[in-house]
Amino acid sequence: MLTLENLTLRQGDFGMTADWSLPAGARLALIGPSGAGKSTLLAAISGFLAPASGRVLWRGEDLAPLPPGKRPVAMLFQDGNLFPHLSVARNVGLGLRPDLRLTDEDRGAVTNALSRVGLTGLEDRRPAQLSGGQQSRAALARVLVMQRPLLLLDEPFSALGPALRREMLDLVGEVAEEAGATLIMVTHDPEDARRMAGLTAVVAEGRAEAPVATGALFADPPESLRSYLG
Ligand SMILES: Nc1ncnc2c1ncn2[C@@H]1O[C@H](COP(=O)(O)OP(=O)(O)OP(=O)(O)O)[C@@H](O)[C@H]1O
Repeated sequence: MLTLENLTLRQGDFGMTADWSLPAGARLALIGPSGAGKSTLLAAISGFLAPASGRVLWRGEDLAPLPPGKRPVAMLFQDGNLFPHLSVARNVGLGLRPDLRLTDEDRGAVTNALSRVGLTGLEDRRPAQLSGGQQSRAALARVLVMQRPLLLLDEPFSALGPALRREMLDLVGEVAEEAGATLIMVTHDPEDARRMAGLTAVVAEGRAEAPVATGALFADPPESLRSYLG
């Protein structure tokens, strides 16, 4: 269970609140207007932004003392964040060891993750020698080897075309389920939320609302979401 307890977040003049829990293994979409605080919320969960007040708890443990690298969290960014000068295998290995001193076991884990995302045979390529979809797969493999129970995605795959994006979202859903991971995904697209997430939280007007069933939310959107959906 992830708990945001009386949370207040601030960035400059911007402020927002959240006060809810998410069951372990759930898949949550965050949706709402630009600048409403979706990325800010992910930053607080991943440890890049300290709360102004309140707490972020995972399985009842306050995460405040833990720096980002020690949190039970892996993030998948919009652009994949691959290092251009490193091979695909080494980019994935970074998820295990930032100094890249990989053991045989680590190398085995990298091989398995690359196989799971369908990149076997491309281990030695540089990111520039991959297609956009393959780069997304490599970034996903790096997240997989980290084996963190909480997976955060900030508008993943937005650079990909619709068909490829759907394919990647399905793959993320599959691997998250296999790993029993809890997933939180920022998206601008109600279709992505429906496809991926049983729960959706609206982020608008200075607040991240409590998660509700995605289907019901879009069937009868609250005012805050209606203006966003247009
Ligand atoms: N480092 C910062 N310093 C000051 N204000 C910031 C900083 N980062 C973000 N903000 C402000 O915080 C607010 C929330 O930004 P955030 O990126 O979380 O929104 P978002 O919902 O993810 O937006 P988008 O959908 O456009 O990505 C915005 O008003 C933004 O200008």
